[in-house]
Amino acid sequence: MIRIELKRLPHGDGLPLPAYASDGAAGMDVVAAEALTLAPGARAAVATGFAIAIPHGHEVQVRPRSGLALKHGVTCLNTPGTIDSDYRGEVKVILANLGDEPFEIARGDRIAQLVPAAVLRASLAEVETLDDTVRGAGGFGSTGR
Ligand SMILES: O=c1ccn([C@H]2C[C@H](O)[C@@H](COP(=O)(O)OP(=O)(O)OP(=O)(O)O)O2)c(=O)[nH]1
Ligand SMILES: [Mg+2]
Repeated sequence: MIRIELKRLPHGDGLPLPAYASDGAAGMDVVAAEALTLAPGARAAVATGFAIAIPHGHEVQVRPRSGLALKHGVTCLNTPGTIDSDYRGEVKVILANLGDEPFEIARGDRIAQLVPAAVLRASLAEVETLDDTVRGAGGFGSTGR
């Protein structure tokens, strides 16, 4: 459990805060703070009505809901979206409609889920040669189907 501070923005008034839908849920469902219609092929940054302060060393991932993806072709375009620990702006959900029908979102609809995660940072060491491996440069299906 980490503690994430959340500030409700004026247009988030009256909305449910992100919440776990079941005891074992990995993600907190987040609702739209605005109504909109996503035409087929369209994308939008959907308001959530809140900003957060994530403890240093952590991030929050914005992930799609599988039901919206399977039933309507609606997903987070940049999945998993990254909320940086130093970001203080409004959390937005970048939704894309990959389906064939317009998708209507009402204010208060659950549109995505938030998953906090620990972040490992790295320092890069530039070298002239990398160690040999059996795989070498093979990738992108090199081991077969
Ligand atoms: O789904 C998302 C993804 C990002 N953000 C916000 C929080 C994040 O900290 C910031 C920057 O995101 P990212 O680093 O993915 O985007 P960028 O294109 O690299 O923008 P920047 O140059 O501001 O880092 O935008 C969201 O609200 N929702
Ligand atoms: Mg960035």
